[in-house]
Amino acid sequence: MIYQRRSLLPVCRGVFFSALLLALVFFNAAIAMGNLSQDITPEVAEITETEEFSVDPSLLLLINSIKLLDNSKGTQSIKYAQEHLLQFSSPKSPLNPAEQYLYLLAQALLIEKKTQLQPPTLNKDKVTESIVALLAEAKKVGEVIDEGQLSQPIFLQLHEILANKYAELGQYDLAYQEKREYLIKYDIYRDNKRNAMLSALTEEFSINEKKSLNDSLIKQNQQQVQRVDEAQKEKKMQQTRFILVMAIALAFGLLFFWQLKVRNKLIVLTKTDALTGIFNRSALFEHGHTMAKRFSEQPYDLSILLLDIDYFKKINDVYGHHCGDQVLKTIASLVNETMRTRDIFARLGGEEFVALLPLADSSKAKAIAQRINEKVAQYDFGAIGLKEQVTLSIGISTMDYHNASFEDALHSADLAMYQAKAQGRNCVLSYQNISTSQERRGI
Ligand SMILES: Nc1nc2c(ncn2[C@@H]2O[C@H](COP(=O)(O)OP(=O)(O)OP(=O)(O)O)[C@@H](O)[C@H]2O)c(=O)[nH]1
Repeated sequence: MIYQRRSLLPVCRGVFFSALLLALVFFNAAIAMGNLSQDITPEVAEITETEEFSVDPSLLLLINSIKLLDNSKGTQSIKYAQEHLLQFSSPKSPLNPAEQYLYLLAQALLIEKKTQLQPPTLNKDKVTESIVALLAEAKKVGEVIDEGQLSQPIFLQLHEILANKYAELGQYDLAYQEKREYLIKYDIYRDNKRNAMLSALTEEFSINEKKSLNDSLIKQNQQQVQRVDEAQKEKKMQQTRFILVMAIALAFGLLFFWQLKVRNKLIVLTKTDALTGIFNRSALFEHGHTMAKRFSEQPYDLSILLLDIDYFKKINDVYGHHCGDQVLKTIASLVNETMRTRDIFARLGGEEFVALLPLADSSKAKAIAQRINEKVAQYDFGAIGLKEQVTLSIGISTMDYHNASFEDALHSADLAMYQAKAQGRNCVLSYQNISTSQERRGI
């Protein structure tokens, strides 16, 4: 068995190398036909054109030189490239690895292009070898260059040229390696490019998304501002309406109160004696009837005074009606001062006054009447030009079951007043103190 395995080993090795050789032959044939270079070159050229380099000026000059050589169709562009490259033959400062790499690549391309224009009659392989030497040196320099930079098409073409040159020299395994290296690096470049494009697209998408979000936010904001404006306008209108309604309500309220005031004033006027300002006859009878009714419902002390000015006609005659009016006013005021808040004091007519005294029995009423009499009798009317004293005759009546109507009670007070006049005036007389035979007149 061991013998058999040992005998199979050289056979397998032979098959493997044969297969490798076959592959190399096919690969070489493909390179020779220019199929692979045709497939890849346009793509590389395209990428090279769109590539953006953030490089220093000398590196850019080298790149331009290489591009000039890559695209050269005549001697002119080769001449330009050559002139550019002359600047790097004796540089002021030492070249960095990337510059060295491109400089060597450009030198190789220059020889290549020159050879293409003027093919050498002898030693073609020597020229190819010199190109290979330059590119091999560049490749060595490239060992310290970043992989990402080396995978850029402008750097990458070194492998392709080198593969072609090795193939021209019949070194197919080296050509194959270069081509492989080229493809591996090109894959890296393509992946990097794709990732960069992808991230650019993602960024653009996110920018667009943010823009549209921003637009919609601006729109929302505008709508909100509009809504706030409308709400403020509506609020202002509501305020205006409210103010208007309030103003109208206030006007109506004022009108209502004014009318009420006028009405009350009118009511007061209809109940007031125009000359003296105290209750008039109508108000007197109204209050009298109310008090009498209350008395009939639940009897209580209620007295009536009837006051008459003595010899008033004489005052009018001697001092005139104006003076008479002043006397009437003064007496009304003097008597009103002595009234309690619950009492009613009114002018019955002419020079006659009536006082309704609730919660005053006959003796209390008499005391009030005498106080009034004394007050008026002692008053000095000199201020209104009257030299004589003015006196009153007062009749008193107190309500009882026989004398239950206001008219009856007033009549009784009138009878008593008349008797007071008869007894010489300036005195107070109660109805109880006069005999019925003395009654003579009705009201
Ligand atoms: N100035 C004035 N006089 C009035 C008013 N009302 C009535 N008189 C007068 O009062 C007088 C009343 O006179 P009489 O009824 O005779 O009574 P008297 O002169 O007071 O006599 P005795 O009552 O008997 O003391 C009349 O001359 C009326 O013209 C008034 O409002 N103003």
